[in-house]
Amino acid sequence: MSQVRIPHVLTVAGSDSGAGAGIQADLKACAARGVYCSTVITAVTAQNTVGVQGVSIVSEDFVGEQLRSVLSDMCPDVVKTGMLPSTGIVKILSQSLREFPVRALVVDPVMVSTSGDVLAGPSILDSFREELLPMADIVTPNLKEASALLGGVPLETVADMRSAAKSIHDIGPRNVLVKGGDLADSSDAVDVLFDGKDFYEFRSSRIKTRNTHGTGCTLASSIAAELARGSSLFFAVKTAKRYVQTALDYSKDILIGNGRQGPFDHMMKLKNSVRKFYGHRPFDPNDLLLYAVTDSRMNKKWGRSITDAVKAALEGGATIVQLREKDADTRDFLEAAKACLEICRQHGVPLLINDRVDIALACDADGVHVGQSDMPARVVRTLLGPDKIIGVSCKTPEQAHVAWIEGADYIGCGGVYPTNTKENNLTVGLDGLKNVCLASNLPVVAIGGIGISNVQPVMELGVPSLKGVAVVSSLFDKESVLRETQNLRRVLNNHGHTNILLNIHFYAHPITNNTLIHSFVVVKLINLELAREYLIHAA
Ligand SMILES: Nc1ncnc2c1ncn2[C@@H]1O[C@H](COP(=O)(O)OP(=O)(O)O)[C@@H](O)[C@H]1O
Ligand SMILES: Cc1ncc(COP(=O)(O)O)c(N)n1
Ligand SMILES: [Mg+2]
Repeated sequence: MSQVRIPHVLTVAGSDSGAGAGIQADLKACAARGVYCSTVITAVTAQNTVGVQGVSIVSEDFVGEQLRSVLSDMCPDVVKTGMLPSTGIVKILSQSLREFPVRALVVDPVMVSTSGDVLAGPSILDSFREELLPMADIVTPNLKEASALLGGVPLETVADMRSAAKSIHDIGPRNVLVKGGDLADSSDAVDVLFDGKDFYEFRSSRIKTRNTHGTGCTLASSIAAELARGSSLFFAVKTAKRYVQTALDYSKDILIGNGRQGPFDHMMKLKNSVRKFYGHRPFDPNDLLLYAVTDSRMNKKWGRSITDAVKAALEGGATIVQLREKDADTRDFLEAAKACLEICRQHGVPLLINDRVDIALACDADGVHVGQSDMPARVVRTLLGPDKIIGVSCKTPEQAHVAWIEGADYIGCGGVYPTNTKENNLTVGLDGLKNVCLASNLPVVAIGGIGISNVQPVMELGVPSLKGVAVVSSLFDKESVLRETQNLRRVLNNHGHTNILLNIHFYAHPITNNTLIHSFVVVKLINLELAREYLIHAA
């Protein structure tokens, strides 16, 4: 098997115990950007969202030993430096880089933390200027650091940033990026790049957030990561800045720590773990019992909004909802999906989106339903991650098998009866449905022309994997969605007098959050002995 060489950044920096900045930010930024990151630690700081409480500097000999270990064996493409707390450490670093040259050197001249605590004193300035900057491909000072490198000149405007970039360039680095995160009275976050010839301004809107601890470290290590991947310097800066902005925007409302400046989420995943799922529970196949699928044409015909249709279906007892909007504009569809999601969450019912993975991702729906000519379930699973619900329409046992292998949660099988909701749709009939159910490793919901008048034969197929019916016209092509849903739900509840005890649901009530309230109990078979026993246990 041929092996793949992985782009690699070595960061030489300090540890931040709060993990927002320093080595920890570098590791997370490189991981988020798909680049391997090794770490040489120059200092250990006791640090949190309030400030820096302590610093313990690693001896220059031991920094040298770490550098030799990594550089002599692991061949990083790019070295990025952060906190370098002593002149001895700067010296050993520049010696090591002469002995083991790398493709690029990114220097973030960290001196003072954003909280105002000193991480490297002014005595470091000479060795920065003499030893490190002349070797650097890019140096990335913030306003205070740029000012310090130039002996204390005040920097207050973008024009000041330009002239500072030019003066720092004279010290020897090939490129200078003066960062304007702390530029007062600026509605944009402006950074100025000077390459010795031209100036470039990188602008993004300024995100209103307390969570900016570690932006400088992250920007520098992201630039290093892009360079390691082979980008030009200009595109490395552009991509890195875009990444920082996106991560800040995602993280603007997260709360970690009680201090003035919090960390942000490099992976943009932390909010997943506290999301409000429907009823705070994983997918339950019994949710498929009464599966309501919306249809934009029917809503238009009856003059109701999609949210009103969904609300009525939920009040009538739908146990899962799918939005199927074949001809809506994307923007309208997204707004409707967000509104429906809120209503579904209030009822503790999952909301799925038909076909449109982008809409599901954008509104954070509970899942997606795809057909045989839509995106393959395997790809949908990669995009949505392991937690979301994926359903696949299948007409044959073979298709059901593939859906299972590819990570689907349930199968939609039909058309059971002829229907005009879907054009050119092959009817598989009750026999086709039964075949799929018997072969399927996944729960199945039957679909296609099903309504109150013909649901009985479907549920009486008596195959355990068949969990419910999906309905469109018989709920939504009617005067009262509420009444039709209630009636169908009643039939489904009463169905089956001979089976085993199938469906006892205990729902965590969405309003009271963690208190488990038995908000409803569906007893779908009445083997009285078993049912009584179960209820006694549950109570
Ligand atoms: N509130 C913000 N919104 C958007 N970008 C920001 C914000 N604060 C900082 N940045 C960006 O983050 C990067 C780091 O800048 P800065 O905060 O000035 O550096 P440092 O963290 O070293 O003080 C820069 O690209 C800057 O423009
Ligand atoms: C160990 C260490 N290194 C660097 C910084 C700079 O943080 P910022 O990126 O917010 O300027 C820090 N606070 N701690
Ligand atoms: Mg900052």
